[in-house]
Amino acid sequence: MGSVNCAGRNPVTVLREAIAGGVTMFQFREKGAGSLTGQAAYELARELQAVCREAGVPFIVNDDVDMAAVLGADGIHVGQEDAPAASLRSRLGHEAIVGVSAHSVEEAGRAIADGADYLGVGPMYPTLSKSDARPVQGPLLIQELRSHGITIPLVGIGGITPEKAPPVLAAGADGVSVISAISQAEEPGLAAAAFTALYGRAT
Ligand SMILES: Cc1ncc(COP(=O)(O)OP(=O)(O)O)c(N)n1
Ligand SMILES: Cc1ncsc1CCOP(=O)(O)O
Ligand SMILES: [Mg+2]
Repeated sequence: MGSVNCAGRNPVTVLREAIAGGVTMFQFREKGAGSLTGQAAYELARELQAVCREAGVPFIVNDDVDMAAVLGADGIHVGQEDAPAASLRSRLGHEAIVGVSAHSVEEAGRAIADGADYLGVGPMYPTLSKSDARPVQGPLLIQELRSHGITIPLVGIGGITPEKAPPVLAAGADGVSVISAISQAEEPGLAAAAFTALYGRAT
């Protein structure tokens, strides 16, 4: 989530509420039309990192390896067009959480060989939060990855709402990665809680 995803509200407030609702990991993704750059992006990242620290929630940076290194982020998320996952640990330290986007069994296999800790798999459903999103894959892709023996944590992403999350979890995902359904909700805390309520429930 970044500043452009918060329906004009302060991202710090939105994140605080989302964490109160049960969000367990946060990714700073300052991207898209109107997003902050340079110093302003760093300032926001630092504020959001402080909120995460206070709550004991891992703070992950999307794409920007330099930012992750400068801030001492807990981890980094990279896609197929970003820095190769294999190069990240030497840059960010052995403890860093490394997430990689995967859209096929082949990409997943490569990411795991490169040392990924988890895979972001999607888009599960149509999304308005990523203008260059790949074609919708649906929960079937997660099932396919599991059927190929992939056991590392998988999170579904893309257009996921509390109503659409159960098939993603039933397909074998460990969790869901969500932007708009929480950040643009009237009450981000309640929206996050609606997701939290799904975990541990038989699907
Ligand atoms: C958890 C998670 N999964 C997938 C993505 C998408 O990454 P990427 O394909 O590099 O696209 P951008 O987010 O960089 O536009 C993600 N960010 N997080
Ligand atoms: C970053 C990203 N990668 C694939 S879909 C997506 C956007 C997810 O946002 P939303 O939850 O609002 O659909
Ligand atoms: Mg990326």
